[in-house]
Amino acid sequence: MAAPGTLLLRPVTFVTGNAKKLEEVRAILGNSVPFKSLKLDLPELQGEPEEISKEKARLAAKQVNGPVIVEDTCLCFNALNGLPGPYIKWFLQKIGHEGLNNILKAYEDKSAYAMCVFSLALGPNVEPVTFVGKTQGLIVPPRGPGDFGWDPVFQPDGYQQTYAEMPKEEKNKISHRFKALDMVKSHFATAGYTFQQDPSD
Ligand SMILES: O=c1[nH]c(=O)c2ncn([C@@H]3O[C@H](COP(=O)(O)OP(=O)(O)OP(=O)(O)O)[C@@H](O)[C@H]3O)c2[nH]1
Ligand SMILES: [Mg+2]
Repeated sequence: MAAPGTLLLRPVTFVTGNAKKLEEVRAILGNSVPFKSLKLDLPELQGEPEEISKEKARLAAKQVNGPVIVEDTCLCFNALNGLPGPYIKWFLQKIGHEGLNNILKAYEDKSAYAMCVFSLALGPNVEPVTFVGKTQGLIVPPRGPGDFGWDPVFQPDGYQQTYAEMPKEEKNKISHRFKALDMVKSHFATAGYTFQQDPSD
């Protein structure tokens, strides 16, 4: 029998279509939160980042029929009141690093922030909770390896290197993803969840 207040769960499934995100989440969480992953590119609602992330979690929880965690990442230009924000994936795909820099040529303010919104849904009919991490920085001409999204054009405040130029361990200590996952870790540390083996494993 579970102790009062303890919630019995199957292991949480991190649902994402993005292998690079998964790599970082694994590196940051280590063994602190047991999870498995499912590669699925979920449809995304338009709107405010937290709502997009929560809706992804609701869809994911229905698909998995169990506890899930998802994340939605935004790159927000202050000169544009937070855009491209959650639409950065499509901006990057269509106009690339150069286009992102060109947009900001119209403005003096090149500051931006990277934001990760994780949503945890304990099951298909449970309202998701969100965990938001932000890292402030500047949009710069691309520097460093181009193997992950907009990392080459984002230079975090206090650093001379872009995310792409930094060693992975360094990015993972200061990133928007790290900050959001730190809250996820605290949540799991205090929530007192007990994990059951997934019968399908
Ligand atoms: O340089 C980067 N450093 C990062 O730390 C980072 N995190 C996400 N991204 C990119 O930003 C868009 C977010 O869109 P997004 O949150 O919808 O992700 P996605 O569709 O790739 O995966 P998912 O939605 O299945 O989880 C996508 O183009 C991602 O590749 C990053 N780029
Ligand atoms: Mg996506």
